[in-house]
Amino acid sequence: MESDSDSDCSHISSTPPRNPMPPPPPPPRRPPLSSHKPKTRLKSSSSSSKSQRKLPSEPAEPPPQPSLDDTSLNPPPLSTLPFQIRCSSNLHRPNLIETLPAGYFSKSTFFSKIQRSSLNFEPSESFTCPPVSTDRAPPENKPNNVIKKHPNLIGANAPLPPAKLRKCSGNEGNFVKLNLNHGRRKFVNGKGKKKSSYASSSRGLYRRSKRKWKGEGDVEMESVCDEEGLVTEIGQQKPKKGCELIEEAVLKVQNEASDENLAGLLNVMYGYDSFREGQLEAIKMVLDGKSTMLVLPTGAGKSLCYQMPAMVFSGVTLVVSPLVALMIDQLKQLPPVIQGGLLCSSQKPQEVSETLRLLQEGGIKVLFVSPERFLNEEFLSILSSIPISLLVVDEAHCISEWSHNFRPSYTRLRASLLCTRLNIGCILAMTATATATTLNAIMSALEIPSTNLIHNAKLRDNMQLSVSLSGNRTKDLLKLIKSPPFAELQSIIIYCKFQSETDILSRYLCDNNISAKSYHSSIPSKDRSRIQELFCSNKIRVVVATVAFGMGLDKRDVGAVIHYSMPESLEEYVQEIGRAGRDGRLSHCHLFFDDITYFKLRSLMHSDGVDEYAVNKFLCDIFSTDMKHQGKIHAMIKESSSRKFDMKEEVMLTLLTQLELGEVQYIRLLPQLNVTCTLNFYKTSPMLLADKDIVVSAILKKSENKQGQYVFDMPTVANSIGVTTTELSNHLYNLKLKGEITYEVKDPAYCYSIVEVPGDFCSLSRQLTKWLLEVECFKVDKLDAMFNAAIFAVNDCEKMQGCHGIPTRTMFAKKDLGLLQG
Ligand SMILES: Nc1ncnc2c1ncn2[C@@H]1O[C@H](COP(=O)(O)OP(=O)(O)OP(=O)(O)O)[C@@H](O)[C@H]1O
Repeated sequence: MESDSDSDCSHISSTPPRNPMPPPPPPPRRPPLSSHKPKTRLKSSSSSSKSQRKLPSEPAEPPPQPSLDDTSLNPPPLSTLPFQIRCSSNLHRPNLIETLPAGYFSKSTFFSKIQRSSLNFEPSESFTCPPVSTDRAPPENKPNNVIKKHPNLIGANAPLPPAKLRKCSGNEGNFVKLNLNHGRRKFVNGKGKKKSSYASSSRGLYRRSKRKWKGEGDVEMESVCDEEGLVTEIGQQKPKKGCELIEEAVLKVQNEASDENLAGLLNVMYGYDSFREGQLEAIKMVLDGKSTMLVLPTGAGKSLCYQMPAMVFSGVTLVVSPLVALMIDQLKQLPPVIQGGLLCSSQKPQEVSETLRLLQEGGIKVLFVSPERFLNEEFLSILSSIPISLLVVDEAHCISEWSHNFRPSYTRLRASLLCTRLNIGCILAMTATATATTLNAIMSALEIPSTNLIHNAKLRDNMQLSVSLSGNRTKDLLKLIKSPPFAELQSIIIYCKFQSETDILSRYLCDNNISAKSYHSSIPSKDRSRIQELFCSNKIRVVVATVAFGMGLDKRDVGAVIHYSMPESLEEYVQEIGRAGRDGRLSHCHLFFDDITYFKLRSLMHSDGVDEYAVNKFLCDIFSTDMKHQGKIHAMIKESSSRKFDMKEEVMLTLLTQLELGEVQYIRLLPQLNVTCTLNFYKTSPMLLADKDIVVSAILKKSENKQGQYVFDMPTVANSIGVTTTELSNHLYNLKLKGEITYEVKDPAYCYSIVEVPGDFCSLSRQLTKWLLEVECFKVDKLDAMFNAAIFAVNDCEKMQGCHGIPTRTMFAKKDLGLLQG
């Protein structure tokens, strides 16, 4: 089955620029797009991956651990880092510092304000509150019925500000539980009786999620949330009056996209009175058909910038997302009037074809897909036959090898493919965290003119950031959580680096009467979903997680994000704290750091590297095939190959992607697949079935019979009859539905076909290795930048307080309490 990038991102690498200086601005857009051949770049992520592998809780050989002021390691000076750090002149928060991304300094006040703190949380300390909003009241669009107590506070049940029509988009806990294998599909209309037209044509495969809401006409409605087919059709359940209002507002915008008309549409679609910063500008650009780069902070409302145009455009809006969890969340967040669909790896072939059918019939307005989907020829040819008005690249920083979150499959998203092959005229790239270099890379890949950049990446004002150097993080963490204001917060996320840490820490917190659960990618996905569900419904107070948790989580009332382990880059830090305070209320983000963790992470990064010999071996393996097999499907089983070449899976994928998209196209990547199939025949005897079925006949020839079971390699069978692996998978699935066979597949693999064999293996491996090494070094630079930022915050604060030499914890107790309680 085709694989989507739904991993926990723990493999993700950060890859700062080869050249520390910001590169020149991206070239202006060159019409026509089809004639433009994009520049080829080497892309990789050395650190990334061993993708699904557990990170060891202890490095094999910890490096020597110098003291914090040891300069022998020469961490890069702050001025050369991708971020600049300076003291804030913010009068309200004299102890804050701000960091700005290199490049766009004049344009933005991007990045964090870090308050230095240490831990001494004696409850008896008195303090004065800083002037940051203390009532945790929503800053914008605050309705008259002001909330007295934040629901994130224990015992508080105050509702969130009403958002008229948004209610029915299912924000209860902001969690969609998708059970892809169970349930009955049932489309129910507003009264819960009559089936809708296209629902009735579908098989019973949907889980229903009932939610009552009151629309404009005060009609109590039931909203339906599907699961298996992942297609929402909630629009038919809305009250007629609301529907008419929206139609009217859409028509007005179609006639004239004026501020007034757009504000009208915003109001009837979402119930919001005004746009947030950057939203209106972005929507207008997109409606004007201009490809746009949008940088807004986490939780700033980027989704609305494609949802509204999607309503106005006649064609489909395609949204590319890096994680299935994120797509599911975004699908769920669509306003009721927008029909949404999703294609992901966990769907059955039947569900995929159902979604594609709906897409072709115009039954889907917004379709969420993974970048891997663009490897699928069938998908591409369907896409090229339907009108796509807008392509949205969410988390667009994943395109760039210089971002903290590079994903090789995102490199496929180039204007050349999107515009020439799919005839997409307008692209909206969105991110919350990108350095100038990353922005440059995104805009140049997607051919977004430099004039079409909307950049407002400053952190939300409602986040109070604090940092402490800790000698005993576990004890300090407990103190922190048991002290105000953390003690009063209902929802807290604690980020750790290692899976083992999350398990140990959650147990420790439970032992200390704090309800906590650990969350990481090795926990079965069903249990992970359950944990997220419990957290979103406030049944668990604390989630102790690796980076696997958070993306796609729009729980509005997360009151605190605590970093138990230092993030690997400032961008990662900003991304993760972005989970806090999405309801606009005061939230608290605390970072613990220590030199031991820093050096441990540094050491692990270096151990991730690959050498030329391994790359050479890898290349030889790929091209070892006989030339007569050129054009045939080949597979590289991820796990065994990773061991064989001592390479992380993500590095292997990076190399494969480079071999396809580099200057010379050596291979063509195909959808990923579980390649080993074990099959049993049921109804008809194998020989009889083989007489009428060419696939079965090929299976009998190419398989090994193991105790009555037929074991075969999918690519081998597909090659023997000249079909694609997707076609083979679909055929097997249909035989299974007919009751003829049962089968299981295993061994996820990268699949490719050979286009050209390289002439000089040695120089190619040398070139690739050099580049991978650069990536590794820059990843370390990013870690250094993060560490330096934390150190700087601590030192700077001490100077500002005039407290050098005084035991930190005691000295800053008052300040910490004051600031944290703020
Ligand atoms: N104009 C607005 N007024 C009030 N609330 C808004 C407005 N626009 C968006 N929101 C709300 O802000 C919240 C965050 O929006 P959204 O999920 O789109 O953020 P985001 O920028 O995509 O964040 P992230 O980068 O973390 O995914 C949502 O609950 C959304 O309904």
